[in-house]
Amino acid sequence: SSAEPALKQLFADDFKIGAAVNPATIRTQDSLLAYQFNSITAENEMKFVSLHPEEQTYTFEAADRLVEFARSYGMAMRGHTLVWHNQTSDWLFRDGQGGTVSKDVLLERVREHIHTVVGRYKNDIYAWDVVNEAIADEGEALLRTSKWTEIAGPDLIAKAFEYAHEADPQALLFYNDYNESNPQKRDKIYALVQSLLEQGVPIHGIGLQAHWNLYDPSLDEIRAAIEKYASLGLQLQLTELDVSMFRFEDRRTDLTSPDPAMLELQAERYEAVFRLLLEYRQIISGVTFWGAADDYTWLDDFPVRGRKNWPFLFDAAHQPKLAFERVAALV
Ligand SMILES: Oc1ccccc1CN[C@@H]1C=C[C@@H](O)[C@H](O)[C@H]1O
Repeated sequence: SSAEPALKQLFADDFKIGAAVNPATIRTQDSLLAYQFNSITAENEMKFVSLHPEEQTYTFEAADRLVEFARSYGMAMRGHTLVWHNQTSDWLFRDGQGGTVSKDVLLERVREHIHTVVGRYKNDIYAWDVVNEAIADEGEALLRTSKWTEIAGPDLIAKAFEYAHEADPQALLFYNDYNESNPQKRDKIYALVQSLLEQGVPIHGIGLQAHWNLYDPSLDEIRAAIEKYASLGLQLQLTELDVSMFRFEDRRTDLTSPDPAMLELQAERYEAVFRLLLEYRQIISGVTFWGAADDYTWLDDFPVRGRKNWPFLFDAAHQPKLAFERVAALV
């Protein structure tokens, strides 16, 4: 509604305020998106499998609709994502004889994908999540094992950034990951990005997905992660912010609406997080939520399918929650 201030105005001197959208939510959330946000990210429509289902087939219609939505409102747009172990087409890793493709062929295919996609949107998309979630969560290994790394090895990551830079020298290129404030994973992400910088790879930022909850990560862990990544001299963005009402391990399914204590805790959490983000406003260039309002969140199906969640600043009727009031009062 036009009563309360808009996030994009409150933080106009600090960082872009974004939301992940899809073809349904640009309809159902249209006026909230237009009023509150100045950046969008396609929730699924620019992932490899969505754009490039067969080697000779690109399907751009849905992505184009989201690009048009951003353009119509003068919003910036982030590209998500070029290289990821999830939601990637199976054909990419297959040779013609039912076996596994060679490293050289895989690199040529991914180069062609990146040039086609980044080239198509070079006037619409200012930043890309070039590589998403390549770091291993557990154990000593730096990189998670995936078809990508099995076939092409670790230098696939540097290649992906080089291909994206060839395709659009103006685009800001990000490495993006989750659990980014966990100390062990933080240090691995740092090591990967440091090595890319040492190789002269064109990388401009680190995306902290920021899939957080009422309880963790702690503010100290978030601050330590921002400090550590900032020491590399790159810009940072929160790329998929939501504050789940449940810890990751909590699989309860008994709630049909958030209880008042949860909403108060969430308001305190968002206030503390945004106070911290404002402290690092020189380094943080964008804060994107992975959705916009509680009527739709990917958390309604993750980690528990069909379990409602209420992770945003706006409720299911797109009205500001207590958390919004606390954040708005910071500036
Ligand atoms: O928080 C997680 C826990 C385990 C795996 C992945 C993630 C986050 N993974 C994100 C979530 C939703 C997808 O739409 C995004 O593309 C992906 O980057």
